[in-house]
Formats: sequence, structure tokens, C-alpha cells
Amino acid sequence: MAEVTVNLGNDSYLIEIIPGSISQIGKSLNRMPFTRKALVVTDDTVGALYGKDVLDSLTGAGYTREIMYVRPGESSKSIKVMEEIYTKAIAMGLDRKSPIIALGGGVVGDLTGFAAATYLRGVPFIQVPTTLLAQVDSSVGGKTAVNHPLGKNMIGAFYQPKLVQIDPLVLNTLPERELLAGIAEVIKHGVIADEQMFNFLFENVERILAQDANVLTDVISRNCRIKAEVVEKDEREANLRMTLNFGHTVGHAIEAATGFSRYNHGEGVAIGMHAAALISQYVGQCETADVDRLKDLLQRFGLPIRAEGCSVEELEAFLSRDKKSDGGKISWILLNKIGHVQICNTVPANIVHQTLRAII
Ligand SMILES: NC(=O)c1ccc[n+]([C@@H]2O[C@H](COP(=O)([O-])OP(=O)(O)OC[C@H]3O[C@@H](n4cnc5c(N)ncnc54)[C@H](O)[C@@H]3O)[C@@H](O)[C@H]2O)c1
Ligand SMILES: O=C(O)C(=O)C[C@@H](O)[C@H](O)[C@H](O)COP(=O)(O)O
Ligand SMILES: [Zn+2]
Repeated sequence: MAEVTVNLGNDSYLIEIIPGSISQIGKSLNRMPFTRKALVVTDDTVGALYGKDVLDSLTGAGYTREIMYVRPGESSKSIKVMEEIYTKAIAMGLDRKSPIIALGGGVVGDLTGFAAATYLRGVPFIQVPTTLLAQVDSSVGGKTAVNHPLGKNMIGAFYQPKLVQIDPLVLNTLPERELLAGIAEVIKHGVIADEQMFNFLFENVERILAQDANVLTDVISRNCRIKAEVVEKDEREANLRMTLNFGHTVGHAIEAATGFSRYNHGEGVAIGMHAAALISQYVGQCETADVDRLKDLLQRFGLPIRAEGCSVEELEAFLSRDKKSDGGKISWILLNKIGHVQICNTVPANIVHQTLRAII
């Protein structure tokens, strides 16, 4: 068992990493001042695997509860599906102290978090993340959002959960492709803040791919700590938090340009990190050796480093709408050396163009 606190004054919360805790959520909620009526939002796959455990545990804790299922996949991160959550919440009569629980990966977490942030102008939100990506990244830090056809996460809010309850054992059922999506974000944390962890990943490729429970639990707590530290210093992404977007500028453009269906988020980020590293090399911010180390680690995990199914022009159109733009200039997160990045808004357009040509 491990515990990480995210210190944000009145919005502080605990991340609990406890094997078997998927069936303990009711007990955890009983520590909190909620009305005993809860809505669980999940997707069809996760609901079939873990919905009953969560519902039984809520019933055991005296909760009236209902569950709603969304289709698995990025297409559920939409205003339309969010409206369905509001409809369910209103029909159930959820009040301002009724918790809404996200049971699933980052899609369910981002979608449900935004619904919780806006229903009745905010109700308690609980994260029960079930993918590696959600356990190491998306359930922590309070970014919630839905997509728009013109861009990723374009509509959303900063809204912190009241609790993040992580059960590493649920990763036993996670398909390898989804495990690797989480590893992409873990590699990102290594690149931006923790060279030691980056090296640890190199040394543990086989054990991670074999889903060694001890290694994964260690990876989860280490990464929650890294993310919590960044969020505590810059919750609203004025500066430091932008570094968590390393690889996302091009990654989000690839996801959107391929209709949010060809690449999952982690794969987009893997290709995007390759692109960001190449830009850093072309503008003279880092050594070729560091770009090669990153490429090597991504490839050892079988993550993609080049994109198919989109053109340079399409990617440039999506890049122009990047959320880190300021006065028309994109704030790029560039690699200095493994463990260190910097924010730069003066990357010339021709360097971006050259990089995009190199990665597709
Ligand atoms: N808010 C943030 O800070 C943040 C950070 C990173 C990513 N994200 C967002 O997260 C999303 C990606 O999340 P994701 O990678 O978790 O994808 P996901 O939520 O789509 O889940 C991936 C797949 O795994 C299945 N699944 C989930 N848990 C399972 C389990 N235990 N066993 C078997 N199958 C399981 C799901 O049904 C789904 O098909 C993207 O929309 C991305 O933008 C948000
Ligand atoms: O928490 C953050 O801050 C991040 O940037 C984490 C990212 O991994 C995540 O994909 C996030 O949703 C991206 O947010 P966006 O603001 O770039 O859409
Ligand atoms: Zn991400």
C-alpha cells in the first residue's frame, strides 16, 4: 500500500494505491461528508469487469447508487455523452453533496470529471482509475475535458477530485496496447523530471511488459508523486505544468488528424515526444545522443515513433489551435537532456515543418 497527498490547500486530496481496493470504495467514501446517493460512470468493458465490485461496495456502505455505461474509446469524450451524464444525474436527483465516481481509464475520468465540475456548478468527484495511463497521469491533477472535432480536450475545466483510489490489480485485465499507452506517459515523466526513473525503465522493460506487479506498483507511486509535485507548484498551467505537455503538441495533432481512432493517446504522445526531441536537436537545445536514448526506449517498448494516415498540412492546421499558444505562438516543450526540459515559443515554422516531414 502507498499513499501520495496532492497539496492544494482546501482542494488537497489523497491518492491511495492499494491492491484489492476496487471493492473497498464504499468504505473510503464513508470517511467523507457526502449524501449517500452516488452515480458511477464507466465504460462497457470496465463496467463488465469491475462494475459489480464497486456497486456492491457502495451498497454495503449504505449508498443508493446507479451506474451508467459509455462506449469504450475516445469518441465518448464528447458533449453529447456528457449531456447523457447530466440527464442521469438529474433523473437520479443527485444533489450538491452526491459523489460522481469515474470507474475506468482516462476517457471516463476526463469526461466524468467535467460533468462533475459543471453539474450543479460542481459536485464531489472520485477517481477510480483502471488503466496504467489513468493511474499514473490522468486521474491526478484535475484536468477534465471533452474533445471537439477541431481539437483535443478543447472544452474542459480544472476540477480536482476528492479522492483517487488506485487498485494496481485491475491492470491484470488490461490489454498490452493500453499498458504501453500508460508507459508513454511514464517515459514522459522521466524525460521532464526524473532521469533515474528513465534509466529504471530501460532496466525493467521485460518485467514491465510481463506486468510484474511489484514493478508496476512502484512505477505508479513514483509517477503519481512526480505529477503531484508539478501540479502543486502550478495547478492552472501558468508555466511549469506546461512541461507535462511534452510530446502532446504534435501528439494531440496526430490524434485529431486521424479522427481520434487510429492512435490511442499514449501512442500519439510517443510520436509527439520523438517530434519534440527532433525539434530540440534541430534548434541546438540538446545532443543527438539524448534524442537517440529517448527513441531507443520508446522502441524497446514497441511504441510508435512515426505517424501514418495524416499529412504535414493537416498536422499544421491542428497545431495552430494548440492550447499552449500565446498570441499565435506555440509554447513548445523542448528537451535539454533526459530529466530536463524547457519551454520555448520561438521555434521557427520551417523547423516544425521539417520535423513533421521526418515523423510521417
Ligand atoms: N486529465 C489528464 O491529465 C489526462 C492525462 C493523460 C491522458 N488523458 C486522457 O486520457 C485518455 C486516455 O486514457 P486511457 O489510455 O486510459 O484510455 P481509455 O480510457 O480509452 O481506456 C483504454 C481501453 O482500456 C479499457 N480498459 C480500461 N481499464 C481496463 C482494465 N482494467 N481491464 C481491461 N480493459 C480496461 C477501456 O475499456 C478502453 O477500451 C485520453 O482521452 C487522454 O486525453 C488525460
Ligand atoms: O496534467 C497535465 O497538465 C497534462 O498535460 C497531462 C497530459 O498527459 C494530458 O494528456 C492532458 O490531458 C493534456 O492536457 P491539454 O491541456 O494539453 O489538453
Ligand atoms: Zn497525456
